[in-house]
Amino acid sequence: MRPLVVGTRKSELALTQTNWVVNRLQEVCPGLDVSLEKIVTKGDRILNVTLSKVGGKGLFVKEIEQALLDGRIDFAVHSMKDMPAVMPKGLVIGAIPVRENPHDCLISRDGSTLSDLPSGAVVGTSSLRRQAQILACRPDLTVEPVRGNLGTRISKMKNGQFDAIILAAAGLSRMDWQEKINQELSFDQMLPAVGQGALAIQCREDDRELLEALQKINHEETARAVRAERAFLQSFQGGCHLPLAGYAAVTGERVRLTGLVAQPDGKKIIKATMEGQDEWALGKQLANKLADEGAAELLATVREGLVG
Ligand SMILES: NCc1[nH]cc(CCC(=O)O)c1CC(=O)O
Repeated sequence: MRPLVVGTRKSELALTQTNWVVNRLQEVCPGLDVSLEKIVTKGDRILNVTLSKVGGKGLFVKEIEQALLDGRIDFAVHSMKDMPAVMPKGLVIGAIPVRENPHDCLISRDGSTLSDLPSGAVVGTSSLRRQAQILACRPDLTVEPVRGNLGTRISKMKNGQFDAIILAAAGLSRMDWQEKINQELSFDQMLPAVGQGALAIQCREDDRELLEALQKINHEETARAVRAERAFLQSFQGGCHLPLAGYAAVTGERVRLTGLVAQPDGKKIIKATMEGQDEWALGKQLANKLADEGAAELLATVREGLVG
């Protein structure tokens, strides 16, 4: 295998994820030479605005995709949940490695769980998906936006700006910060973002040599689950800025997918679970079912709010 260049964002989490993938690749291709090219994305530059207000999909991936298309890098490691549903022409996801913990979790200043936070407590999250589900269980809490990388968010809570924050367990596990978690939220309390906990390794679609190597670190169960979740996401032209969640579990041949679309205030949640064998068809079927129950109109109202 020729020497490779991997593109990565320069946040600690991005670097940790990239190094993890490089190590997996070097296990299956001994002696492989990989150098790191750090890339700053629009999502990294916009720090003080709620991401959902900035709008636009793929804030963390566009510059990296351009570097791939230009041949400046050979592959890139993304958090699957930051990937837009549609891939630019010429690029593919060459592998989806085994998924990390897909749950969301609560980190609180005084060790409280979601049910014992006092009424009026302030929870930091910029995700409409998390906001809606928190308010659905605890309408007496206040949700406020928080931005920045994992370490920054945790410091903001410790400084007293928030009583608690919600983060993906996967990011914390990868950073080896599991001990900071006060409560892992159940899927009933908090259905994760589509692709949460999974990584996407992106490369050029004509890079045969690399695609062959990437196959060796692909995890088929994770890939099937993510395919079902992303089929669901794609139906709503969704992105991580919409109050939409999806999680699939694979058991043998069967895939069980739960999807959710919510009103940001948590007063309306449309949710359903379906099972099937063809993951793409399953994602589409579930999206149709939720659309019949009013999900498309609900999201249209949310989108109008975001533009205005
Ligand atoms: N929204 C940004 C983002 N993208 C991926 C992760 C965590 C890792 C993952 O979900 O795979 C995070 C942080 C978070 O949501 O807490």
